[in-house]
Amino acid sequence: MTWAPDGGPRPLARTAGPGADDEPEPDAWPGAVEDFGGGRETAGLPTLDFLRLIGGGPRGLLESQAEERLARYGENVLPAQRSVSWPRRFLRSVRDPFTAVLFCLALVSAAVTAWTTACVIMALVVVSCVLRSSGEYRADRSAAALRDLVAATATVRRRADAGSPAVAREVPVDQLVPGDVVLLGPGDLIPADLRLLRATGLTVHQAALTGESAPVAKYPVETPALLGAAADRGGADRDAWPHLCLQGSSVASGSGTAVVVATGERTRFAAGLRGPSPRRRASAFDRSVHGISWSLIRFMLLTPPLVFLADAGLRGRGVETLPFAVAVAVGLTPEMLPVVVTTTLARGASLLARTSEVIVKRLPALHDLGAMDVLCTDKTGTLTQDRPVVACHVDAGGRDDPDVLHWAAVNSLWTLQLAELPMPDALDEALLEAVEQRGDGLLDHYAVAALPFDPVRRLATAVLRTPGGPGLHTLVVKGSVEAVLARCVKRRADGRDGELDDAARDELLSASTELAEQGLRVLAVAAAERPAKPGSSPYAESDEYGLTLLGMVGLRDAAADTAAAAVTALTRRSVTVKVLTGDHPGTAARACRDIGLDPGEVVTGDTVDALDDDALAELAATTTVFARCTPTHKARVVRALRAGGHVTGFLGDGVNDLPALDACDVGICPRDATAVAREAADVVLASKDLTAIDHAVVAGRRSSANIATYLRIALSSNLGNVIAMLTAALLLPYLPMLPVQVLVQNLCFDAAQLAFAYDRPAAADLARPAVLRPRAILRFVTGFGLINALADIATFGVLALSVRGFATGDGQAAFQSGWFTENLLTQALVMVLLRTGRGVAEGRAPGPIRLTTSALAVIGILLPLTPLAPALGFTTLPLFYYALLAAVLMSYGTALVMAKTRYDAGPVGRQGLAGSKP
Ligand SMILES: Nc1ncnc2c1ncn2[C@@H]1O[C@H](COP(=O)(O)OP(=O)(O)OP(=O)(O)O)[C@@H](O)[C@H]1O
Ligand SMILES: [Mg+2]
Repeated sequence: MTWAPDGGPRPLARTAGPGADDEPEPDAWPGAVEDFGGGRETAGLPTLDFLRLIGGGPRGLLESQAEERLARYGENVLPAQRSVSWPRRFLRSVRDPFTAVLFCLALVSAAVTAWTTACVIMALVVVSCVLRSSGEYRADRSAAALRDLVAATATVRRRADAGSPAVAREVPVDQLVPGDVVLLGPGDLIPADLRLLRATGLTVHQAALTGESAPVAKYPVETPALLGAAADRGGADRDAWPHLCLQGSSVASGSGTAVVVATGERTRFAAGLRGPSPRRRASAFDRSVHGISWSLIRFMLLTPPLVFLADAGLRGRGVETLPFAVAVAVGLTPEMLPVVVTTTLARGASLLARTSEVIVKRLPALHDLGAMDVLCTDKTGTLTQDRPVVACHVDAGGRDDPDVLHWAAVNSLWTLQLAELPMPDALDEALLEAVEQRGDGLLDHYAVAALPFDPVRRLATAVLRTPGGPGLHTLVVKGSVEAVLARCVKRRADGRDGELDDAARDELLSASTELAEQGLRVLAVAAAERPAKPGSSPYAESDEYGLTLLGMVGLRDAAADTAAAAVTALTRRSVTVKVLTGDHPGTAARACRDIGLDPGEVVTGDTVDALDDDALAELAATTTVFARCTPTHKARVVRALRAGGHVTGFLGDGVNDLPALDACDVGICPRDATAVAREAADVVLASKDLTAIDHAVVAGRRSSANIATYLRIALSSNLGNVIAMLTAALLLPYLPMLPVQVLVQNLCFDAAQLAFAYDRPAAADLARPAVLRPRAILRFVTGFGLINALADIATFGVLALSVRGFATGDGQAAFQSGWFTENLLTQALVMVLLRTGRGVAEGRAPGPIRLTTSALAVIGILLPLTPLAPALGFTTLPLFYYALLAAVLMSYGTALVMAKTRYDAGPVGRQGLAGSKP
């Protein structure tokens, strides 16, 4: 493959004939997109025929053609990304387990013709589904708006009109059309289904399509036999074909130029999406919130049969108690949990976006941020600015030598040029800039091939025609010192080549360590001259051998301005920061020290390889810096930390961070991260300021604390009520509450508790990782549920004193009214007193909570007095009852405050409202 800087002969310019003029009219072309998925298979066509069919050329579409095609084929959007219609959204919320249980209970009620109960339960179902789906709609809409801020773009080559030259420009991915020519570089998402025209060292991750985690090599195919085989196989295993890159995959290394074959829902990926969606790994959110939900549901399903059996066995009642048993189960259900969770997280996320420019792409990730206790981060581009500047260049003897810089820059120039990277690498740019400043000419060399940088090999190679040496090629290799030295047999010092024995190797390694410890990123440069390979056999990794080490270049990359502040803030919040980098251990350690993080003993990728998962989990817990990590090492360390019980976040910006971003609980990336990193991350930091992570952590903890408050208060009062209900049902000759009353009361509680989405948790709850621990919540619920039940039983005493006919059916309505009033008042009291994590008196409740608690109290007192009362089976009560009730409430309030103070001082309470990690 030859290339000239002026854009001279390129293989495709030669082979791909159809130019601007003979491109068919859009209407005339047979629409390869339709054909691609079904009937005619275009993948088996030779490139030329294919381009003709699709009506494109290597120089790209005209802007006007692109516009027409966009109108004809629609935006390049996956069906899953389209907004969901209202009815579907509603149906989806019906699928929620709590709603499903309520639904079943309604059916049971209907089966025994308890129509009122069934209707009220259905009303509950509808209310919670409407609230939930509207909450989710709002959350989705704002999340989509936020996502647009960081939307992916693709580099396409297009022309203004037939006579203009092709210009590469960024367009939003949804504007791509079939026939567009796109340029690909490391970290790019494959934006549609593509067919390669050119490729240099291109490998892609296609785990999303095939589950295969190792990157796969991709290259254009012209051999008729291979193409014929592709055509014969029809549409099967298209992802295995080397000349097709399919949407859903991403570039791991190398670069390429490709034509769009199919967009939007016609892509192979979209076809796959129509099946069941791939399951995401269980995150911290799934483990805690879902865990709690499911244990509650089991409990709820047990309740009706138990109540029914107890009633039948002890009181001899029959099937008429079934609606009551059902109502009790409904009373126990925190059916607003999904609504509270959605509202809390959505509010937290939108606030975070407004105040700190942090974009939460997946709502549960906000909870996971709050729960995170370890944050792993890469170094370059995250903790450092990724604006390297050349600081020194030495030969293999340690002497200053500008030649080393020169060869490093020649390598950079040609790997960048030949690979046509849409985004040049910062290290390469720094080398080119340094050479430019010296006024050194680089274009007297002529390259024939390049193997671009690959984070696993840690090498980049350019192959040049040796000047004045016909038939000779010069390989120029640069990369990490270890990787380059391993391929060298000689070294050049003072302009003379010498042997590279073990002693010299050790010397060079320690020289590189010395540079690294000064905080420099170190590149080794080597070269070899050898007979040119014939054009038919391309250069490959196996040609990187027998090199002569020319020397090393040191580059300084300053720490990011806010990195130190961010590390300090996270440490104060009990989040441990660990660094996982592909760089030299010395450079990594120094970078850590520069931002105030003690690196301790640095562990390298080789050590990671030697350990099994358990040993790695142990080591990872105590290690701060892992250096010389490949992408796989990073992911293994993250998985080991998670296996060790840590909720682990990962902050990274590059292709080499992708597996780790996929493996962690919550993936974070800076805004200028590569497209894949942005796609894989759950959270995007839109501002340069790394301390925004701290704000995000606080927002996450605030949401978790509010969810915990809701759970604790809702569950403890529900439990208290159920205990009291069962006690009364067994003692009294009538039902202590009519099913409809239980449900009305439940509706009032639900509405009031929604206000917890707007709560302000105590400062202490924000100081530690907030993991919702089912056991801590259960202990709280049992303790405070019992106190609540005691208050109810005391109320029964009060009612016995003040209601005539208490022990017979005559007192039924008065008993039920009295208890209803007490229940709503105690609920209001609990909401005020048990709200904050620390100290009952701490902080005034925010507006919504004050409003709903007052409303509860007013309804509790007034409802039995309104015209609605007879319909609900209520009646008026003697004043004497209210006087006694006041005394009960006073004692209950005092008991709550005392119990709360004791609880807060106890071992469980000290761990905070949400309960920090054990
Ligand atoms: N463009 C390049 N050409 C040749 N070698 C490179 C190039 N970029 C990086 N290297 C070498 O490869 C090593 C690993 O780089 P890699 O990009 O995997 O990690 P990193 O960017 O240093 O660290 P991090 O993982 O923290 O982002 C570097 O230390 C350097 O020696
Ligand atoms: Mg990086």
